[in-house]
Amino acid sequence: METVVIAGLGLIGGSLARNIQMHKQVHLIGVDQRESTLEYALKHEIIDEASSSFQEAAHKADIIILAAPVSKSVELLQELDNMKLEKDVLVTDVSSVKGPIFQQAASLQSDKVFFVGGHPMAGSHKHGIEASKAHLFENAIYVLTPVQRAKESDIKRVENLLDGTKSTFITLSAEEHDEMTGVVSHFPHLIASALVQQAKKWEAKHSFLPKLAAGGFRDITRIASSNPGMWQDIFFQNKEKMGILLDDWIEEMQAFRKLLAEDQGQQIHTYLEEAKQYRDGLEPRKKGAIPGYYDLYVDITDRPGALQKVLTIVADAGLSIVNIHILELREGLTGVLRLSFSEQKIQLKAKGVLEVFGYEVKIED
Ligand SMILES: NC(=O)C1=CN([C@@H]2O[C@H](COP(=O)(O)OP(=O)(O)OC[C@H]3O[C@@H](n4cnc5c(N)ncnc54)[C@H](O)[C@@H]3O)[C@@H](O)[C@H]2O)C=CC1
Ligand SMILES: O=C(O)C(=O)Cc1ccc(O)cc1
Repeated sequence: METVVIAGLGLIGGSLARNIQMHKQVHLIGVDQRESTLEYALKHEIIDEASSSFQEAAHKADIIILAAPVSKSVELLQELDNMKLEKDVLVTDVSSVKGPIFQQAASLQSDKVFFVGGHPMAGSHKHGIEASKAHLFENAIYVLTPVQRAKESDIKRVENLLDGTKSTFITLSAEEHDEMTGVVSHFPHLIASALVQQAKKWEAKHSFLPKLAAGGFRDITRIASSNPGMWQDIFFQNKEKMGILLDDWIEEMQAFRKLLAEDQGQQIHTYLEEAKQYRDGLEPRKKGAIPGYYDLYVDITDRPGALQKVLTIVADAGLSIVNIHILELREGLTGVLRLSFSEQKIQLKAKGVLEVFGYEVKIED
């Protein structure tokens, strides 16, 4: 039986551990610096064996998944390179930035260590093993960044180990990956936090301001509630791309400010119109590295059990929901429930069945 070591049993490492445990016959060793995390993982049978020593676990490993913060995973790969291993080990990681770990992997000295980088493009604003879920990566894009000397069979072994995640594997260079995730993940995170900082600043003048923060503000700033330690690490690890995007952004905002000052209404309209068209075109599976879903918007009332009722109707029809989001539900008013499905076929069936029960259902927001 193969031995798989997961180093860093947080949200992502824990979710992969749960998934592998569910789908594969392997001996799973979890490594973490936090004793309480290892105890939790053993207690919930997420792993078969716990170790607080990466070195000790690595000697037993056939495959290692590095799932610590990006900078720590780079250090662990370096540590591995300095170990005197008896058998070959295939290493993958989950880091949100690929450049630094790729560089480390490309300069590996050990002839026992083989590396295929990885990044599951799904997550949550939560962290830690308690938030981990076996199905976290379902329908997500899983980027692989193999180093030049990686064999096709190494890539296949990583894909095979992780095929229970039901994600879609794509291969990119580390450079392409960091540029694209910079644009659609890392930089937007900074903007979300900056918007919240701006609101916080203005609250000093208007104490009522937070109460006016409506659905739009909440939607666009959702990711500002993520793990600050992890994001600080990501920004530094992708420093060069973040710098380029920041310059780009500042220039664009200055251009916008000029349009506003010069009363260029038509140009501002065009700017907004182009953005709307591009955003509307980011339809499920049509575009973008981050997969979209087939969404339904269901009008529900703020009554106890309203949500439960909708979910029961969909479940009774044998249709599985991949994501649920309540967009806005204010006391006494109706609100919108967004249900996401993996296929259009399922989305349309759910729409039909909910309409039979008298719900107002829309495909687009
Ligand atoms: N949170 C998210 O939405 C996503 C995160 N990622 C990447 O996954 C990695 C882990 O992130 P999360 O699971 O969210 O963080 P987390 O904070 O939930 O988990 C990190 C775990 O690593 C452990 N750890 C830290 N240093 C260690 C070391 N030297 N040796 C062993 N364990 C160590 C921590 O104790 C913790 O249990 C990061 O590289 C992140 O960029 C990738 C996709 C999504
Ligand atoms: O919740 C969200 O929208 C995310 O952005 C999750 C996420 C965080 C970090 C990643 O590297 C990939 C995905």
